[in-house]
Amino acid sequence: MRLPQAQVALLEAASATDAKTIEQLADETDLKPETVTRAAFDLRDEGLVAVGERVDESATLTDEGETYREAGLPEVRLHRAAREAGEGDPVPMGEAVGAAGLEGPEVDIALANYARKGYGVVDAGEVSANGDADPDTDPEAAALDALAEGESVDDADLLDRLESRGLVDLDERTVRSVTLTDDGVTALMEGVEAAETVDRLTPDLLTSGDWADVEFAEYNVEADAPAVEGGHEHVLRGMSERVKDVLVGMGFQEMDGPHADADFWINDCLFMPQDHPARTHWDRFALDVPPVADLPDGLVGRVEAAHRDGVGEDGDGYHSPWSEDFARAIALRGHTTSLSMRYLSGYADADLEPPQRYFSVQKAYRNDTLDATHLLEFYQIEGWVMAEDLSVRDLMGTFEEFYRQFGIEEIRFKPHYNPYTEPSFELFGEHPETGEEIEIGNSGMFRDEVLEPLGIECDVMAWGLALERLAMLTTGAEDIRDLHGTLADLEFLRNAEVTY
Ligand SMILES: N[C@@H](Cc1ccccc1)C(=O)O
Repeated sequence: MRLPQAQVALLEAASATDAKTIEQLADETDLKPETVTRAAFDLRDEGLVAVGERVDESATLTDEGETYREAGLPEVRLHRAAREAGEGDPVPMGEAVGAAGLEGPEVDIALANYARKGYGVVDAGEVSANGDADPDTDPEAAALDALAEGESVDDADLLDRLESRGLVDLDERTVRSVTLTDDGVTALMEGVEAAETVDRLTPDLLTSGDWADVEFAEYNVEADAPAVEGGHEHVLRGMSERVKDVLVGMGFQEMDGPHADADFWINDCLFMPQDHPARTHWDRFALDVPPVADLPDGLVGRVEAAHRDGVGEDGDGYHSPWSEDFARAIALRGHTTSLSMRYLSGYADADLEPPQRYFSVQKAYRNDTLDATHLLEFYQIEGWVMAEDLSVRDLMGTFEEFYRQFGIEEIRFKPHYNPYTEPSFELFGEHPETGEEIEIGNSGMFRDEVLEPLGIECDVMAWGLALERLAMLTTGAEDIRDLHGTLADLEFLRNAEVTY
């Protein structure tokens, strides 16, 4: 019998009595595991080998599991402490927690598992310990010990519980093994020869005419192959493209402009007083570069006048210092509303006549503290509509229409304050996993102190929405740091999809 080389090697390495795993056979034949798998399936189809499959579960301790293995599970420590301190009587919670040496989240963990394991009850601020319970035989603790020693734990429920407590990681792997069938043994005894097989048709084979004589390898689409993690569009990029499509569909044009910009565009045009806390180094990333030289002259004067004296007949300014040098200093923009100012002033584009709709989806930079909902760099979905007689209803309706395109039907509005809009409100959406209301944007109608210096006589409604927060609502991500930055969750990014 003539067979492809890999199949011959596998037949010769396999045994009729002793099931060998793909890994073992790969070792013995010096072939790649995926080549052995493919050969095994081909031989199985010929009836020469049998392929057995089992699913191996491996369990390894997480860091938290390791910590509790050494220090004791929190509930076990609480039981021991309550038993020793109370000698049969309930003990005040603080005392038991202190004696058990529980800290921070360990206290909640101890309480969450205490009654479940029959260690006693926690009632009215007191902990009582059940004298019959024996924490020394705690099955979860015993399982942690066994796993750490490299022993296996067979109780699937127990393993699931430890996994849901975050104390072990469970992993499943299909292990295949190969044995020779009677036909396989017969074939070997009669003799098998290696035939050269070809797995792709080349120009050489065609021109030489050899293609007519060679044996072609068959494809087996079921054979195991290593997973290939190819390049992939980032979920935020997908989200941002989708947002742009939606806004273009709603009749908006896109704005563009510098990430590092003069404070004039970032703050002064927005009637942000120069002594506003957001303008100090606490919130702002100042850049040590020469100031901006080319600000539009007339506009600078009108903005300064608005800050000093306000606008209109009963206008009132801030009566605080205003300096042109301060306005010319360059920083990373803390919001992309700087682009709106450039466009509304006609500086970035031609003088605009109403109605107009503009948007951008670009980065903003803030000296915030990193946490589950804050990044130092994030994407803002900026936008504005310029038209006669706009009202807050128009603004709310625009958001409802926008978010509906992402399956978000329920948004809430909360009154808010911005120095540049009146009225202003923040937007909230419900997180699909945690049910928490999270802030997703800020908006309002630009006030006269902003519009008049820009030479705009009609209404302008505007907003800044957070792209990452929108992504949290649509993907269910619970921590913004999973999405981008050094702590990004690669597994999540490989699998997350932009849905709409
Ligand atoms: N600049 C605001 C968003 C906003 C833009 C325009 C008008 C009102 C609010 C922010 O970053 O939160």
